[in-house]
Amino acid sequence: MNLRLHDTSTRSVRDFTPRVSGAASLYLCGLTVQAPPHIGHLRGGVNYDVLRRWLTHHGLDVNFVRNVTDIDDKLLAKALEQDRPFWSIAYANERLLAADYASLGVLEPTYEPRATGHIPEMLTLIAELIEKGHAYLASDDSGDVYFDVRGFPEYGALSGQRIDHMQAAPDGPDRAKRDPRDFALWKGEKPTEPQNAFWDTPYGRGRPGWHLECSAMARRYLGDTFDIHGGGMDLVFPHHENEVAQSRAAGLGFARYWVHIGMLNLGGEKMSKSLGNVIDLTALRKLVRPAEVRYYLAVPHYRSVIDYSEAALKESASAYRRIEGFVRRAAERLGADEVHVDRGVLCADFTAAMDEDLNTSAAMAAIHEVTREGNSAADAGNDKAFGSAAASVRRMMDVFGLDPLSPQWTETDGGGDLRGTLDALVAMTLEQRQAARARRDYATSDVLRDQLTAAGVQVEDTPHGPRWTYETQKG
Ligand SMILES: Nc1ncnc2c1ncn2[C@@H]1O[C@H](COP(=O)(O)OP(=O)(O)OP(=O)(O)O)[C@@H](O)[C@H]1O
Ligand SMILES: [Zn+2]
Repeated sequence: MNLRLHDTSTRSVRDFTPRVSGAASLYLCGLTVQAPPHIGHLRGGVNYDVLRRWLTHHGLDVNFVRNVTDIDDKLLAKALEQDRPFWSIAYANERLLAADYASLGVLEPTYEPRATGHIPEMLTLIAELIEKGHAYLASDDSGDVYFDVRGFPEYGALSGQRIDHMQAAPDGPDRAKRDPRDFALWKGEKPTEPQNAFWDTPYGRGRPGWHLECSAMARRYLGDTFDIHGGGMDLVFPHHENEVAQSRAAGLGFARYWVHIGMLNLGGEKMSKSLGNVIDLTALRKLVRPAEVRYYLAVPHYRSVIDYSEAALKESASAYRRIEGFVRRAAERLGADEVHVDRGVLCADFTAAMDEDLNTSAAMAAIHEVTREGNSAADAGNDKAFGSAAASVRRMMDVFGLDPLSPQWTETDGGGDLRGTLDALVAMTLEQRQAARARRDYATSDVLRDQLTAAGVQVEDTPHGPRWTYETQKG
């Protein structure tokens, strides 16, 4: 395998060699489900889905764990605000997230653990850290347990910072800690927080700190050492710095590579629930189809910043439609078997780009190039080259989770049976239009065409007869 990946911990692009030959283990920090997801959250899910598909393409058996943070400061604050149990807010948002991922074709993870289901694993880790002298009970009577950052010399290595330059951790008062930067592993019960959010422990009643949750869940499902840990770049510090500190101080190898995803910004700032500058998938679906949203999120390199704009979204949609139109035309003219995804080969430029730190934009440029060649072959009547280009394009698009003819897209985009019905109705109308033209009744022919346009059907006359596409502008 020639795959290379950027590793945040070394700040360099390194050869990826899995810990266990033939397998790969991945952990992605999932959402804190305090509110419905926005498209910034979905970007990470889509980018990791492409990584996972590429690892699978390399023949690796991928164990992909993406957690759900269903207890955390922000969620408890929301519960008080809404006078609703924290778990009902968490569950409702978790379901919205699952629906969004499904509509974008994000494969389900191998497992999706919820933090609240792993309190025993978290308590075990705390006990190990206390035992090894890396954690201590707060000196006030809060019941908090802190990680001792000065007792762990590697602290700051992941984010490339020196302890003295770091800000204090916001958990608990400085007077209760050995160092203001010490962060909470466990938070003692507070009378101001919802009373259904605490567990009994040897340190009193309390709840977990966010960082501890991921260390415990990654260990439970991926083992002491695993291949790739990821999340957005905003999580490098403090979240991932703290995760790695907890796990390594406990004697675990933890992540071998750290793969971080660039932010999706709106108005020059991170799209964020906390800032309120969010756009969700429902809003985008009024402008373009889910496959086009996926294209928009998946094509820019995963470490680049995406500055959301409607114009760029629409450009992505047109780029996707060029590929989709090409593949559909090939399937219509040559038959589905001739352009079967399994017959396709990945072109060398595509593979080289994907292997070089998942250069998805270069890989997509290679797909467009094959599309152009395929279109020229079609115009020249070279059906063999047309068919093999189309199969190739399908196979490469499949790595992106974007094969236009996969049931994911044909069955959801006005799709499946419905698409067949629509096709039959459009064909009938076009026959009437042809008949009108044959009897030189151009007024009727124009009316029929205008009616199709008004219904969102674009008709193009080609040497092989009329072709149509559906406009999905829902307004
Ligand atoms: N605007 C964004 N662009 C890309 N990734 C994001 C964005 N916002 C959050 N993420 C990623 O989504 C995942 C879940 O994040 P989490 O629920 O902690 O969100 P958050 O940062 O608290 O969101 P918010 O700031 O909207 O409250 C993390 O991997 C995080 O890095
Ligand atoms: Zn995490």
